[in-house]
Amino acid sequence: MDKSSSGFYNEAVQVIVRCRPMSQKEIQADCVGIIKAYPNRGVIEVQNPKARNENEKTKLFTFDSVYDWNSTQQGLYDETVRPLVSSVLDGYNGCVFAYGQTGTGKTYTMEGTKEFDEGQGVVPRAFEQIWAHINRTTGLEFLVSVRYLEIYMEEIRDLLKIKHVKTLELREDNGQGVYVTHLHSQTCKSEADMFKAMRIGNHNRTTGATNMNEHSSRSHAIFQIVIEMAEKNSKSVKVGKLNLVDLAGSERQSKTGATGDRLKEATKINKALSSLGNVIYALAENSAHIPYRDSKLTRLLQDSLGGNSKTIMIANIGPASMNYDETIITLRYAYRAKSIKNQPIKNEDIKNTKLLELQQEIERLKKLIEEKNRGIELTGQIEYEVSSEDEDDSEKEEKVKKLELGKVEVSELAKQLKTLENQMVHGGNLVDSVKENELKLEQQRIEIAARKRREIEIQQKIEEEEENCHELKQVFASLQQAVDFKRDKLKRLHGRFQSVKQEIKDSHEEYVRSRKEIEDSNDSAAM
Ligand SMILES: Nc1ncnc2c1ncn2[C@@H]1O[C@H](COP(=O)(O)OP(=O)(O)OP(=O)(O)O)[C@@H](O)[C@H]1O
Repeated sequence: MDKSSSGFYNEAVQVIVRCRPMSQKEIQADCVGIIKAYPNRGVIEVQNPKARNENEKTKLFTFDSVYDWNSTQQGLYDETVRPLVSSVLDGYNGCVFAYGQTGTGKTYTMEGTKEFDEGQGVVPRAFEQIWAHINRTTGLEFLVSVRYLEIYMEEIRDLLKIKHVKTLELREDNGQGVYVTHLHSQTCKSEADMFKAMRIGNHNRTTGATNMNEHSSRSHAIFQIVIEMAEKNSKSVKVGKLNLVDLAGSERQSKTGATGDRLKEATKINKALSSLGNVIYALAENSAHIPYRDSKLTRLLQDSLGGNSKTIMIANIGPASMNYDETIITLRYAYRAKSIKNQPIKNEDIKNTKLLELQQEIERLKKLIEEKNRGIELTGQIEYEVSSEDEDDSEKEEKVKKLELGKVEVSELAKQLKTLENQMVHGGNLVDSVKENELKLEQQRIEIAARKRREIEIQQKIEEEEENCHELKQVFASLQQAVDFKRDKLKRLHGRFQSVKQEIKDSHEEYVRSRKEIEDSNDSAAM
């Protein structure tokens, strides 16, 4: 982390790459594997199956961490996402988004295959971490809510309330950033409530079969968790927000052979992803204008890319030679995203929160009930003391009625109070010994993750330094030896220069090709 000119701390977007195993289809088609991953160095090596010369043979990319087909869901979560969710629970905004070609494992990484075993992806594991934290935190009150939306054909849909009557629109606000109006916010009181919301939303999400993936996500989906936390009767609240994003995959019309509605969907998906690419590019280049407004997706991710958030981008790729071009495009975007700097600020001492409103309303109702009860007691007592023979029946009846009415009012207020209190969660309902063990385990996991990150960083630095030091360490016995050494170095540098030149040429060709493809699919979709 370094300090920016505005005085806030800069934190780079963390970029990790995950390569899935060969699919059955790819194995049957005798596809060749072209990926080598070096998890200890954070390096991905891609072999070019169409290489025409030595310079084109392999490409190396370095990331914060890389995961191959042997990686586990738990390993990936513990090492990368767990520390981010810890920050969210400390009042930061966080975002995890999966990016990549269709069928490369974005949904597998985000949701996983099953809810309750090793197959669990990032989303259910984040639920588990959040609720484990709440359940062992004493002295705090929490208000937890979730929202779930998808962007389908450039329209925002509420996945928790599909029959929405009001139009959902994007708005911007200084405190809240970019948000969607009228989006349903579901209060959750447990992990089970969150799972329920996720299941409802997933059921409502638009998916369909394509040539590349039988259950392809046809929309970009954002699951947002908002955690408000405060001490009882406190005047300020901390707010953590977590965006979990599963993007639709990019796909080539030429490969998918999409027509009709599938083609229209693909055109919109590719357009939004290309806007995302442009935003990443502009941010990486430090451009004066960042084109967030080009799509709803980029507007919604505005805070996550270049704003107030800690962000992890998971770039998913496949291992097969036939996807070489798409793999390279994904890796290039991911590589650029590494230089995006965010300015995460802890959301503490926040005044206009639902939790604060709720706490104040609860206090008001409690006082009101107390006053009413005192009134009832007093009326009852006076009636008992002054009640006399000469008081007529209608007066007595009137008083009894008043008393009864007061009691009904109090019971109504008590009901209201219970409903409000029920929305909040009081932390720390675990037995102390369990709490302690869990806390230890959590700290250990975070320490291991930090150690692993440090190891990769050190390894990357060592490799850089080795290159520089090699020359300094050399003691030459003769002038000829020195000349030979320099010639070798020149050869190496020339090779590297050629491969950078090739990379620029490839990028340009790729740019021209994808522009043409977008234009072609726009034309076909318009027909
Ligand atoms: N790391 C992995 N290990 C095992 N299987 C995987 C892995 N990643 C993906 N798969 C499998 O590959 C297939 C495609 O994955 P998935 O649906 O997650 O892709 P996607 O990127 O979300 O695709 P789309 O963009 O079309 O929605 C699925 O059958 C999934 O189970």
